[in-house]
Amino acid sequence: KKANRDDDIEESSRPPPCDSPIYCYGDILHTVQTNSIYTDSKTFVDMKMRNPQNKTLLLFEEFMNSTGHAPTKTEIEVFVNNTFEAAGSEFEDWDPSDWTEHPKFLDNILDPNLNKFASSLNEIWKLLGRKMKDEVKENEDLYSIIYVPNPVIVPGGRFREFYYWDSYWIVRGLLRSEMHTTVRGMLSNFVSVVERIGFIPNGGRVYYKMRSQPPMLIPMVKAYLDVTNDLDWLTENVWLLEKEFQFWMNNHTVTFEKDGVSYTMARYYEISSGPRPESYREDYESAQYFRTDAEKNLFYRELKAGAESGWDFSSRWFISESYTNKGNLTSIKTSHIIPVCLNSILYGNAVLLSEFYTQVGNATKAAEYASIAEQWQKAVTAVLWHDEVGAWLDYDFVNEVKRDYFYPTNIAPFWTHCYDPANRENHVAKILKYLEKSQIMIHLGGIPATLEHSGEQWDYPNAWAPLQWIMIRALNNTEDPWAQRLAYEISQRWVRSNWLAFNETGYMFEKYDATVAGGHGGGGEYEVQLGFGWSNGAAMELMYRYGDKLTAEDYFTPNDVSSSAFEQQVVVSSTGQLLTGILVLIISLATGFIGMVVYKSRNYYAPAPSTMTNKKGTNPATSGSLYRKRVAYTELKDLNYD
Ligand SMILES: OC[C@H]1O[C@H](O[C@H]2O[C@H](CO)[C@@H](O)[C@H](O)[C@H]2O)[C@H](O)[C@@H](O)[C@@H]1O
Repeated sequence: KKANRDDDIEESSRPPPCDSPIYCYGDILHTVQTNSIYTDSKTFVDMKMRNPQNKTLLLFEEFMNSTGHAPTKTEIEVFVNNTFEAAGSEFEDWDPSDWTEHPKFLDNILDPNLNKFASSLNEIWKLLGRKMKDEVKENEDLYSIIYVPNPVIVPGGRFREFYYWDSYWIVRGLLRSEMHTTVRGMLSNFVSVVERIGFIPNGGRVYYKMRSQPPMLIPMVKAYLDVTNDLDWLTENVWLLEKEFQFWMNNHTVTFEKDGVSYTMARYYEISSGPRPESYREDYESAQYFRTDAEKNLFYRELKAGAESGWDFSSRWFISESYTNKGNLTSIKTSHIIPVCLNSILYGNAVLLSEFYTQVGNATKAAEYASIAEQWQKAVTAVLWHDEVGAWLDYDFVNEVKRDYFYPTNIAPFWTHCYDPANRENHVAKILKYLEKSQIMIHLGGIPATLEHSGEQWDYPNAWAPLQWIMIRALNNTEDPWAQRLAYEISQRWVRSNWLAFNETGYMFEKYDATVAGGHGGGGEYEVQLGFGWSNGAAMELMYRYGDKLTAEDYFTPNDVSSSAFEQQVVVSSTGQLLTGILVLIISLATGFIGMVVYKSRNYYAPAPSTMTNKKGTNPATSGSLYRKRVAYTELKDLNYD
């Protein structure tokens, strides 16, 4: 029905996720992954080949012949162990030379518990640093890792390589830790990848080569320049930042009509064939729901587009037969949705490119990008802002339906200033009402990704650092005192929840539980991971910014509550709103209580320290002992009553 350039590509001529017949497609991958040789499908595709690719293929052929093409699981295990080295063998020890024990930002953090916490987070960078062996550069074909010249800070756990959007929050934390050389190296890695591959893949592995992640390179560079003013780096690399921006314009935009007007906007989109190699078994099994190969391949593409969004997976990308967000993974239609966050980020990137070109003295390019930004902002407002709802909403351009569901990203245009300043007051007032109506502040552990309880990891009740960040920065950027107070309250809850979990377990988590302060997240297709890059970076930056106010103590003392952002709003509003405010307050307190009393403590254990060890095999919290402390995980029902 709509322009969808690549939907016409013949299935047989679609490229695989990368050109490796070991790591991206073919019989070895299929046999190892569908036989569940490893609990986590990512393990196999991260292993190094002991022999060149052709010999590995030959050995596999011989192995299959010798087992009558029906090997047992144990035989496959033996084959893999003989033919591949353990995952993670591409790295060598690395101590960042720019690491310091007492970066200045710590002096901003007055609460002694939080100060100690921030200091521990500063320590964790040393455990998350990875440097590739020279041998990787010389024999790249033996590995699935994408070679980069400088060391990187990785998210942690199973995520042993760089991740594109994670790096934004990692970089922000590293800048607080004054690790400017490390950041410069990571940025140089990224632009070298853009030069070689044309864009930044989802992560630093060949199997991510056909998709990206939310385009955060330009904002990363902005954060670096704000601290270092390194114009030499910018002058040398601005053309590669532009190249990355153009990749999104050329490969991720779609043109559609709305109310008789034609718009070109961006979406997440992927065109390769087959399952995600790193989640091959999971995708392959889910695809059995579909009958034809064409349907299966379409499903795989939508999954990969979902992974590109960073929200893998979420009801945010589900489209049911009646065009709602109900359903399960088989309802995924990521590419049909124009997301608020992606389009806001691209607007912000155009503005920054214009600023960068001004800085390096190219007025023509500066004007060109300012004009792109202006057009983009108009499209975001026309298509995604809904005055009657009081928020920006994702848009299903295929079915022509607005996606009226709460996501923290619904206020992303405030984050990147992607709106007409003349509408600021109207937008702020409406957004505050919208957030109040969405009852987001009843959550003591942070803002949930969605209000749907689908079991996917980017759904209720999981709360993620990048989403807290987007909300906090968006509310702050409005310059409205109530919105800013709300931003502070979210920061307080988030940092306190991170601190509580860290205090109890010695770990930082990839995701948290919005319904319980100090609870970590769950769901999705892999165990919750420890480390964790973006959680650390976001918490450090928030502790720095609100260092004079944040406390590790329980926030809900009567005095604090009486000055909460929503109540301040109520004081000057109507009686109806006063009652709503009181109700919200009661629900807040009650939910905290229910959260503690009603949660079903799962038979759930934090992952073993193998996911969070330093290079010597010990972990900071337990000195190498097996840590299996029970951590609370709630199963409160989702908040959508429809
Ligand atoms: O292996 C499954 C998926 O794992 C990644 O996604 C999750 O972790 C990333 C690293 O922290 C994060 O960027 C992403 O938002 C998470 O959902 C990976 O990015 C996916 O592509 C992959 O299929």
